[in-house]
Amino acid sequence: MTQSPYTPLLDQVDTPDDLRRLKPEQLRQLADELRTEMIDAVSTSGGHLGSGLGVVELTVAIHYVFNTPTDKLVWDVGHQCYPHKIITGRRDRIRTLRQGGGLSGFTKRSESEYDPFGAAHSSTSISAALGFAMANKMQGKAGRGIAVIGDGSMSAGMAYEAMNNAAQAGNRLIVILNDNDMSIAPPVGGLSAYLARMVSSSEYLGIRSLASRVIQKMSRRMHDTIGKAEEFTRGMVTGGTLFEELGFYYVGPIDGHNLDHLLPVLENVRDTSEGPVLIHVVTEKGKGYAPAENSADKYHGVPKFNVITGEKAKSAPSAPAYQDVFGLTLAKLADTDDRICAITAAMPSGTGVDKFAKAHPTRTFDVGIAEQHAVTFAAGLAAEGMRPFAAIYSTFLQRAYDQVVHDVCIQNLPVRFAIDRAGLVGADGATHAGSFDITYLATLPNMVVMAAADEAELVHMTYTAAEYDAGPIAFRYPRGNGTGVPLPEVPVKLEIGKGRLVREGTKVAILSLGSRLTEALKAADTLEAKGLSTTVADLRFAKPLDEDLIAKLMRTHEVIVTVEEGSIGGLGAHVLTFASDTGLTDNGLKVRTLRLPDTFIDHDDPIKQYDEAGLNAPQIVDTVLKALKHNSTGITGEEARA
Ligand SMILES: Cc1ncc(C[n+]2csc(CCOP(=O)(O)OP(=O)(O)O)c2C)c(N)n1
Ligand SMILES: CC(=O)[C@@H](O)[C@H](O)COP(=O)(O)O
Ligand SMILES: [Mg+2]
Repeated sequence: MTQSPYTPLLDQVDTPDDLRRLKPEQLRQLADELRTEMIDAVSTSGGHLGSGLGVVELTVAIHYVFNTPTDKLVWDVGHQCYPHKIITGRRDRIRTLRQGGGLSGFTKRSESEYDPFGAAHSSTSISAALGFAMANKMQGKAGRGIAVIGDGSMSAGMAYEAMNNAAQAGNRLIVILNDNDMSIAPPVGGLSAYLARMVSSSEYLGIRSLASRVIQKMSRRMHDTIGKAEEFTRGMVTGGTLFEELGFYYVGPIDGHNLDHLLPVLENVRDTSEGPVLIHVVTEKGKGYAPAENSADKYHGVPKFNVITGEKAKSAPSAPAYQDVFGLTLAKLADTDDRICAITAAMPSGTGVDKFAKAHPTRTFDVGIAEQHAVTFAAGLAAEGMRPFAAIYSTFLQRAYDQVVHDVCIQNLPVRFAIDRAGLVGADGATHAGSFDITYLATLPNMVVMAAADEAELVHMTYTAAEYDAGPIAFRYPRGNGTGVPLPEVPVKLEIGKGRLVREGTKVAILSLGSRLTEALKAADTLEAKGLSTTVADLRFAKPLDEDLIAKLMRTHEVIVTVEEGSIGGLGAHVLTFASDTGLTDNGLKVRTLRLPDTFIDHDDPIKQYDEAGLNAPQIVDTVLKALKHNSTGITGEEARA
């Protein structure tokens, strides 16, 4: 059937099988429609836009040429997967992206057979694709592993660990390096410079202008012997040595927006490659949407926006963002202390390190997506007398746990950990939630762990950390804006291991750690209205605990409730351990611990997420009332939870 040029092809493509029924010459139109659909969808939901815009043609070409889902397509990070979602059966739900009950903003195995591997943290794709390739090979099944990884994500060591191990996969492993010369911020480091040299070389420009001739030459060579294939990789490209040394056939650089280039190259690789192949594709982040193309961050992550103007929806911020309070405070402290320096792993704006960098560029280090290196680098700086702040999101610090233990804590080095995005984070969902840092840090000898209840506390904690040279110290704070409290003119050095009483009562004591303090105070109001005199303490420290304060409150109150934005094993566990070790719980004291549940909480509005977690004021009140009603002796766990 002949199509009129204006018939929407996207309406005919629900899955890649439909796509593969189209003629190659129809794919340009399909890609344009896909791009328009994606822009429209993200304008209503918000989300990651720039990266997906840059891979529209690549998405179409991969699904057209390869046999997905038998061939396992693994998107690195997964923030660029919206076009992929639209043509893999999820177009009808694409406007639910990142909302409660809606599609995830990343790839997710439970969502689709076309998402063979979930992601959101970077640089896992080559390892996972290699795993798929090897499993299929060993089981005698069809199916390649195809990893699509960005230039920013290629800065992490894990990508090289995987490539170093790839030879055994033979031609079942294909790595597509999507080089848009951008991370969230401009990319940094030697690898980025290497890729830029390859792309900007005159041969590449020549190749672009002589595309059809090159493709002919390529396919001829690809059908040749292995020796000729070697010649192809070397003759055809402008670089690639690094990847060749790691055992890959390097193909590229290729214009990733030109389907006439992409399709034959992918077909050739599919049909003729002898070993693992790395295809270097050059794309533009934000491609095809002028406001994104013309912006500094290429609309990496956006709120809802006006499609015509590109104008982003503004929420009236009542208070400064925590990350900015941190960055500006640190910058100010560094004005008079030249030992202070800041390290970010590719998140300068997200962590507020960009604010520090403006004032102190020579003491700012963006190390790329390399959290492990960031921590050990900070340890080296600390060992030599600097005062390094490693500013890393809670979820990404998970990656550097052994470095925290082995390089920092065992040597008792004064690395300062500024842990942003602590607690639940909303639309990014479970992969980005900062759920575990209290647990994984407060268990470590030598480590001090603080949590800021509001932005003024964050100022004090930043200062306290700067002044603390006795060993490692961490302070955590949530995503988003502060509570609106006035910021202190002069920061206070907090006494290590001492909390504060925010409100004094006699019957119930809520021990809060971090920014649940607002909810704890609301709960106290409700309890007071019910005639239950309530104390609220902001413990400030998960480690060391303010044992004097806790013991005093335990001796004088009937119910103790701990509240924290973290998993089991954190504040509540430490308080209970202290209380039972010292016999404080021996006389029927009712202690309850409110913490994140033992489940992964999906993307949603943070208030709803905290409802689900049972950490909002009404649930704190409920917990107290239940504790007072039940004399917990003799009831089963199930009854107690009911
Ligand atoms: C381990 C880890 N650290 C940091 C991030 C935050 N992050 C998400 S996307 C991104 C940039 C990725 O750049 P690139 O791979 O080039 O993809 P692009 O956005 O350019 O398409 C970063 C730093 C992450 N997802 N995972
Ligand atoms: C994909 C990714 O990891 C980042 O883009 C992340 O979504 C940023 O989160 P924030 O918006 O909290 O900085
Ligand atoms: Mg990139």
